[in-house]
Amino acid sequence: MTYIRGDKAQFDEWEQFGNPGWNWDTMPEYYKKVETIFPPAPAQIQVGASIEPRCHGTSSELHVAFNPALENGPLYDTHRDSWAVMKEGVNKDVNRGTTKGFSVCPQTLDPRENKRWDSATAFYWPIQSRQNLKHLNGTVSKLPWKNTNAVSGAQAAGVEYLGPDGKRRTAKVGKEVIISAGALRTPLVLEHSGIGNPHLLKQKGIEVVVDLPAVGENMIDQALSSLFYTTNINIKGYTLYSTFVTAADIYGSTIDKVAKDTEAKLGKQARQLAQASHGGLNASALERILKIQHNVIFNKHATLAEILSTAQGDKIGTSYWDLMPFGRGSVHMRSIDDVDSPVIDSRYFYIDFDLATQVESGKVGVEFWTSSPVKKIIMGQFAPNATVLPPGTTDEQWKEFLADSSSSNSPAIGTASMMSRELGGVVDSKLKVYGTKNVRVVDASVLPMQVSGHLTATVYAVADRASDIILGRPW
Ligand SMILES: Cc1cc2nc3c(=O)[nH]c(=O)nc-3n(C[C@H](O)[C@H](O)[C@H](O)COP(=O)(O)OP(=O)(O)OC[C@H]3O[C@@H](n4cnc5c(N)ncnc54)[C@H](O)[C@@H]3O)c2cc1C
Repeated sequence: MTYIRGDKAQFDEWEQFGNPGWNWDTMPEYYKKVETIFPPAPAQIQVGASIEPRCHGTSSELHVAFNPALENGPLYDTHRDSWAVMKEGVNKDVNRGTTKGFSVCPQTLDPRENKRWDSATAFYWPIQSRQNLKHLNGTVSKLPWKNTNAVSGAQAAGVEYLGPDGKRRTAKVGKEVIISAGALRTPLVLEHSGIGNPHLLKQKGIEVVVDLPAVGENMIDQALSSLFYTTNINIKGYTLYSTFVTAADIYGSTIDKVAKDTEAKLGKQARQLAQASHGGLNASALERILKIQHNVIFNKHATLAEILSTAQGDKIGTSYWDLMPFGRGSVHMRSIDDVDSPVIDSRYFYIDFDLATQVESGKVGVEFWTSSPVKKIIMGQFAPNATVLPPGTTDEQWKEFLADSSSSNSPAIGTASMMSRELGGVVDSKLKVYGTKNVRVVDASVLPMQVSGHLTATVYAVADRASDIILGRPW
């Protein structure tokens, strides 16, 4: 998987959401602590792979490297030179806290075996035979409660799950339960256990244990769009070139006006999003959050869009996405009998700025493919073809195309956000679910704001930090 962490400014704002000690000063230690970087080989350096060693770990479980089959023709130079024409320079290490610029993406893999390095390979298989580790297969349905004391916090007695044979079983808990079902499933476990928006829980016939309306709300996904061409060269090697651009890069001379207009609408948009959440989100709290996000985008210049080039055979192109949408979606349980099929409302492009950013990012991509020297290798538009997006496509045509063709980029976060309770948080800064005594969440659902990265890097770092918190180590 692509391994990219994000921008310093985004992590620094986590503190403002009510999470002391969660910022860019403290995160790199955890990124490094879980990582072994394999510096690029000389042949890979020739085709753009580069790192700053000080930003990386050298002796841990997660193996990070550049693909051994990196394309070794002139494609990297062609890309670099065209991005240079568009004033985007080379980023020597996309993982150093600023993603802006053009770079070859590192991945979670072991270059010695050219083997994908997933979470099981890195963290589970090496310790699976430990005597104090027991693995049970099944789908968790809910947490039964030992008590539901509102003052001391509800205490989970165990974890109820459906075994592979379809039988319902309960595993007893000794100390605490850690839910890591991901941003699209963790809210379901909480809701089935009676933690969530009372309005929704009562509707589904679930008894309310903790009144926590934001469970399943605050979902921030990214919508992905693509633009592919046929090329006159035959590309055999692996290509994964990323260009991260800021709002100023995207909006050019109109940036000040765009920033002002966007800020002026945040109050109204927060009210609309809150209304759509059936009481899950509070409008004034959300407005505060959106203003923090606005500041990160327009004043702290975190990158706002990623434009990722890939190629194979005679096809070449870019996928692109708005990294930090203002829209907030939701994921909730479907029914009391169904523990595994969430109702998802992504609310892509619910906010006009999000759609405008996607349009402008698409145009940056078109400008790139039609600039020198890269345009020399382009034969024609492949998907969408030139009938759908003709030269001189209007903004309205762009919007129609994107609304019809975009899909999830799959980095959903925020559905059990680590924020103060008044802002709409579900877990506190120690990842403990509000109103409970012994339930934590450790997965992408706790991330309160999108990062200009690919999420697994950050999920691993947050998980390692969670282990320090759980074990009571200083952090
Ligand atoms: C197609 C695709 C491509 C991606 N590419 C990249 C990439 O290149 N780089 C990158 O960094 N990120 C990538 N991502 C995003 C990344 O995979 C996620 O952000 C990340 O996996 C989130 O981690 P998580 O631990 O929160 O959730 P998950 O990885 O989803 O883990 C949750 C786990 O909980 C299990 N589970 C769910 N519900 C239950 C239940 N009720 N009972 C028991 N178990 C349950 C699931 O089976 C799963 O194993 C990609 C995602 C997708 C879908």
